[in-house]
This record gives sequence, structure tokens and C-alpha cells, in this order.
Amino acid sequence: MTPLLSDQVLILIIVAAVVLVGGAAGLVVTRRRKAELPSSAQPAPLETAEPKVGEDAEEPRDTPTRTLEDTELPEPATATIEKPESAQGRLVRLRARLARSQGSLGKGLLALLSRDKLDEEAWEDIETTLITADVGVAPTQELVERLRTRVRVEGVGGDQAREILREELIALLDPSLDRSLKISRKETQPAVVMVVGVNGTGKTTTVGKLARVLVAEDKHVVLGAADTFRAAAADQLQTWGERVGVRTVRGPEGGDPASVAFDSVKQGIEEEADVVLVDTAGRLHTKTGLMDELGKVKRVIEKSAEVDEVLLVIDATTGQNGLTQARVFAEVINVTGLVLTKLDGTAKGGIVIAVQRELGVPVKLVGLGEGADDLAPFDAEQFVDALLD
Ligand SMILES: Nc1nc2c(ncn2[C@@H]2O[C@H](COP(=O)(O)OP(=O)(O)OP(=O)(O)O)[C@@H](O)[C@H]2O)c(=O)[nH]1
Repeated sequence: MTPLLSDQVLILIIVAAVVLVGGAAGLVVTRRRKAELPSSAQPAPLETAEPKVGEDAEEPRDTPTRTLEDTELPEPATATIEKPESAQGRLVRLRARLARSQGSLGKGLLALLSRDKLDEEAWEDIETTLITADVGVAPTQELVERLRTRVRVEGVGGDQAREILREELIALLDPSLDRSLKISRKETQPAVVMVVGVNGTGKTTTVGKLARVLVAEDKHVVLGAADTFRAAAADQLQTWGERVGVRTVRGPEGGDPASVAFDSVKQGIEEEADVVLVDTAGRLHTKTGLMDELGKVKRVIEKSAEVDEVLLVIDATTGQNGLTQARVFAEVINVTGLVLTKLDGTAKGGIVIAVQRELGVPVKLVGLGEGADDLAPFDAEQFVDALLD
């Protein structure tokens, strides 16, 4: 009788069956081991069976999969509203930080001025120290001239050098300037603050921090995310707002900034808000482009409310470059106040003097860190005291 299957075929079937059973058992063991391994460990490589028979006997594809043990559950959402630190006294808290970054400027000047012999070389060193700290040529010359006169008349004995330097630096910062923010609601309208500046200077962060300053003063604030240029800017702003329970008005990505600004002011009017803070995109492509963009945002806002403040944000670490940018902005829009950010990250605090002098606009706020409440109202005397600490 002819056998149904030849001996060779029978042997092949038996080999394939053995390989399949062995492979499946190996997989079970491997999976068990994987579940026991720490998540950082590599999965054990599968043993490579090499069945030579039929498609079904091929090595099963088994990409490393996330096991239940690996899966992190999202944190439950917290709806806690933060209570920001009041603006008063912030500069006192941040003074140590300011002293740390600017100490070498103040102490360097003081050491030079306290020398027994104030010869030409000493005066030149004082001048160089000031210029290196970005004080600017004209204010430096003015300051050195005044110091020379006073030292000649009053001498530098005892604490005199420190007192003279302190008074003259404060005078250079013009303490009579009005540094208050125009943030009072009018009868039917909120105050509107536009925040302008080159991208990356800390503009969006400043709007977020400023919202906290205002919330700490019990102001009802609305934020306008008119920086539609950078996709994440609106999200960033919204997160700042949510932390202190403030609404953010936003538009479609890449949309018209003026229309977002308009909507945010409209929202502010409807909510009877005290202040609407409008973040803008500061693309310095061309001066005309910038003028068109900011001009349009301002004009559109003014259809329904007055713009009370235009705050220009300048990154203190960018020195002369920051000054050049500031000039361009001041030419295209009427800047009413300056915000110098990242003063904690530079020893060249002289930029405060230079930029204020150059634009004839007061520094109103300074950024002294990445912390949510690291934005403080500027005060000339406290600033100089921190310099000389
Ligand atoms: N150290 C320090 N960092 C700051 C300060 N202010 C802002 N920054 C940081 O600067 C970086 C840029 O800030 P953004 O607010 O994103 O800058 P921006 O100007 O809004 O940029 P765009 O949104 O692209 O327009 C962020 O990492 C901030 O945390 C400050 O006073 N000190």
C-alpha cells in the first residue's frame, strides 16, 4: 500500500511542530521576564528560531510593547489659583540678586574713586568701567565730569566717595521721572497696555508676570495673545493667565494680530475689566513692516479704547544690540515705558542708564529671574543701592 505521506514530508511536519511549540513557550517566558524588568532595561532578544518550512512557521513579529507597568498616568488637573506676590517690596527681595549680578560694577567704581591719588589714569579707569558696563559714552562723560568736580570740592575721605557716587548715579537715572503704570480703568473702558519688543527678549513672559503684578493689586485683567507669529506664544500666555485665573483671548495661529487685539479689548469691555494686556509679535523684518504691524494693532484697538501704555521690552544681556532695537521701536510707536529683562543674567546693568537716556522714556519694570514673581517695579534709589551693596 502506498503511504499517504512520504517519510520526508512526515519528518518536516514534526520538525515544524517542534519549532512552533518551542517558539511559543519562549515567547511566554520572554514576556514574563519583560514585565519584571525595570522600564529602562532592554527587552530580552527573542530567540531566533529558524524554521525552514512554510510561511506559518516564520518568527512572529514582536516589537517591544509598553506594558501596564510602564505606563505613566497623567497628573490630575489642578485648578488651584495662585496668589502672586504684591509688587511692593519685590525689588527689596530681588536686591540680593541685583547686587550679585551688578556688584562688580558698583564695587569697582567705588574702589577706583576711593583711591588715595585720583590721577588721570584713575579717571580713565572709571570711564572704562562705566563704558564696559554699557552705561554709554555720553552719560559716562557726564558722570565723570560731575564726579571730578565734586571730588575736587568735597574730597573723598570717609564715606564721602560712596555718597558722591550714589548721589550722582541716582541723578543720572533721573528719580523725578514718573514710573507709574497707567492702569486705571476709565468710566466704561479698561486701561489698555500694549507690550512690544523683539521676539525672545522675554515679552510674553513679561506680559504673564505683569498680569500677576496686577492681580496682586486686585485688578481684573484680560490678556490678548496678539503674538500670532510664534505658535506656542498663545499657549504660553494662556498658561500664565490660568495660573492666576485670568482669561486669555486668542485667535487662529498665524492670524491677524490686530483682530486678536481688537477682540481682547472687546472682551475687556464686556467683562468690565480694569486692564487689558496685549502681547504683540515684534518681528524686526523691516522697519516699515514693523511700523505697519504695530501701527495697525494700535489703530484697531483705538476704535474701541485708548491705548494707555506701550511698554517696550529689552533684553539687558544684548547690550548695544538691544539699544539699536529699542531705537527702531521708538521710531515706529510712541513708547511710554521700558522693561529691562534678564538683568540677573548680565553684569552690564549700565544699559538701564543708557537706554533711558537714549529714548527719553523711563524704565518702569525690571526682570530679575525666570520665577513667576521676578518682575519688579523699577526704583532708581534701590537700584543704585543694590549696585553699591
Ligand atoms: N533669567 C531671566 N530670564 C528671563 C527673564 N525674563 C524672561 N526670561 C526668559 O527669557 C526666555 C524668553 O522669554 P519669552 O517670554 O518667551 O520671550 P518673547 O520675547 O515673548 O519671545 P516670543 O514669544 O517669541 O515673542 C524665557 O526662557 C524666559 O524665561 C528674566 O528677567 N531673567
